[in-house]
Amino acid sequence: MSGADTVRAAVLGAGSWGTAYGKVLADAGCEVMIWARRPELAAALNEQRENSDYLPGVRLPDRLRATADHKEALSGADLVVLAVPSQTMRTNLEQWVDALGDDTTLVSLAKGVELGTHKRMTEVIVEVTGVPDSRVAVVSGPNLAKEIASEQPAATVVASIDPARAELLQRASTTWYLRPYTNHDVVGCELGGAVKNVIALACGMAEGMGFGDNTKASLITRGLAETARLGVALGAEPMTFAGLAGLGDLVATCTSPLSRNRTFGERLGRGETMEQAYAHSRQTAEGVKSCLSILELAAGVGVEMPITEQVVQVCHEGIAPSVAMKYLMRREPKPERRS
Ligand SMILES: NC(=O)C1=CN([C@@H]2O[C@H](COP(=O)(O)OP(=O)(O)OC[C@H]3O[C@@H](n4cnc5c(N)ncnc54)[C@H](O)[C@@H]3O)[C@@H](O)[C@H]2O)C=CC1
Ligand SMILES: O=C(CO)COP(=O)(O)O
Repeated sequence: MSGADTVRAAVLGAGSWGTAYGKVLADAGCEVMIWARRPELAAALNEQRENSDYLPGVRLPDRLRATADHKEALSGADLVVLAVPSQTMRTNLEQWVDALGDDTTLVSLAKGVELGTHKRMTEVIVEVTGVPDSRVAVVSGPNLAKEIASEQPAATVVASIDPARAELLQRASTTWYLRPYTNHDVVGCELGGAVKNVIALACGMAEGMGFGDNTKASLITRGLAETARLGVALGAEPMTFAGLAGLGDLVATCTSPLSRNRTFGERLGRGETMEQAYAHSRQTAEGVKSCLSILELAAGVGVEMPITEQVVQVCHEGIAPSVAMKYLMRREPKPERRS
């Protein structure tokens, strides 16, 4: 670590969440260096103390500095926070791996499952960097970047199989507006974060089709059931899905107009094509791609995920949201819980 107790954090990715979480770390007392892909964005962050592309109007703390040089960002970092989209995590990391320190804690903010390999982000991180999984942590919870950046109170989960790393990250990111809880169930926290994006797409579609709260509550609840089913099959603890990284994040994302996934789904529900919905979403809506990898991951362990399946049908097979909804309603009757 740099000074007496000062944690030095590198945040790689200056999008919405990278910038907001960098602000959290700086407000919690860390020295933060954020890496932006574009040198002009890094310069603007330093000079104007604002990320006007992603979080306009939010004043960034003085302890947060920016650079477009990843080596400069990574030099001497105790924490390396990975704030890039899930589908580019592997290629991003391949460019950074040589500059990582020997005992750095690697923290994933990304909520997705890799296409093709079906790997969770911590699995990708371990594979590319070769670090033991005890050095990897995850932040996941109901944390819409804009609300966190405007210092609205919220809680989150910091998960690692190493309790000391989770506690380090907890201390490094506790502020008057963010309360992190530790958790050792990395698998459950990551899956909760990835699948809720898919369910938020479905809720957005319901909203766009003009359906009300009963429909959305039904999708949220049955969405949670299929998330937990997948999680348990992959070794997660069922109670994680009742926590902040499960139900908490699911509710926030499925109900908030700030959610990119829900907004994307809403556009499809209103009859827009995928191209039209993409044209309006400059930022990452992870569920659009992750729905495919999640469904394949589930098929591999024999888990049925009917809502995810219908999101795949709409996003990748050209099925209308109204047809997908009818399909879900006409499925064979079942008990609420399967033994
Ligand atoms: N925005 C939010 O409220 C939250 C987002 N997350 C998750 O955090 C991750 C990052 O999300 P955001 O910061 O919101 O995304 P964003 O779309 O706002 O920013 C993504 C950042 O990654 C950078 N990047 C680096 N290499 C890239 C490449 N090859 N292709 C595309 N972008 C590249 C972009 O320049 C940009 O700075 C996602 O997995 C998201 O699900 C998690 C919690 C909250
Ligand atoms: O993960 C998020 C909130 O916790 C952000 O959701 P969106 O990516 O849908 O905006």
